[in-house]
Amino acid sequence: MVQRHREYRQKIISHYQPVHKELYTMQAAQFFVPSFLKAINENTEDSFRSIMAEPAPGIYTFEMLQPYFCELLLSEVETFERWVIETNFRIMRPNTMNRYGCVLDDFGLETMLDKLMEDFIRPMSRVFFPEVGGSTLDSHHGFVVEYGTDKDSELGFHVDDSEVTLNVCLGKQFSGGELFFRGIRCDKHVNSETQSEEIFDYSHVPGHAVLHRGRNRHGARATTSGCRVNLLLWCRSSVFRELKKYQKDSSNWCGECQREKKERQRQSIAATKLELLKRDGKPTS
Ligand SMILES: O=C(O)CCC(=O)C(=O)O
Ligand SMILES: [Fe+2]
Repeated sequence: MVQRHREYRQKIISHYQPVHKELYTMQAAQFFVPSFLKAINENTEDSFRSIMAEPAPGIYTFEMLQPYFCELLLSEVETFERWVIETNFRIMRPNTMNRYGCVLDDFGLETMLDKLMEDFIRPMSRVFFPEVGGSTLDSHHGFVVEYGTDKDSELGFHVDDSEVTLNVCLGKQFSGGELFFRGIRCDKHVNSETQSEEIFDYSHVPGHAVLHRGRNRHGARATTSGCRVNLLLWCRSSVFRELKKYQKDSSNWCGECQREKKERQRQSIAATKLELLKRDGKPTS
């Protein structure tokens, strides 16, 4: 982390008084629903699948957070944002796309979110996303996004700066705000066409999580009434990023690389068949 950002965090942490101290250390039994805890404890593909739906390839949804935890986190975020306004603090938003929301890592939740990644998200990613560094996730960017008629309304089409993204709805009451997914792409193919089987729309449910590859292109539709707040954990693997520099082939995860590779194989087989036909067709002397 650059020095300036370290100082920024220090300044917040030394002045902001947390209200819900119990949020700042991992208290799994209070945070998560029993079914999620059980699956994580068993730590097998079968146990994960037993609590999940996979409504589109590589997109997993499951019930995760207790209402109690959602309320506490919403309340902490509101308190932090009031503090920001009262003290006239120049806050940094989660990314260039948001005018609202805040970075949880900046006001003391980094350690708890690291534990969330290491003990809960990495075990699942090891099973479901091995080809993008799922087993070696080692850093994160944790934040909340907020939408409403008086806030940001929607979120444009993008890929995350993450290998694996956890997106959990915290509440409150809202309509609209659906996520739309349009397939996994490498840098080179990020703007290529969508295949029909890659189209998937998802409606957020408070307490429920969506787990997807960061490179699965997506956006969020307008929240048309009420207020929607979601917790985002962008999980990264330094190992995967290092290896990626030396590997040109992304066909084990990019949908378009895969399609191109299949197309080349199809053409090569067709050419071979034609060649064999020609040869067999010739009379032998
Ligand atoms: O609004 C949402 O649920 C999606 C947020 C998102 O994709 C992001 O912040 O990267
Ligand atoms: Fe995103």
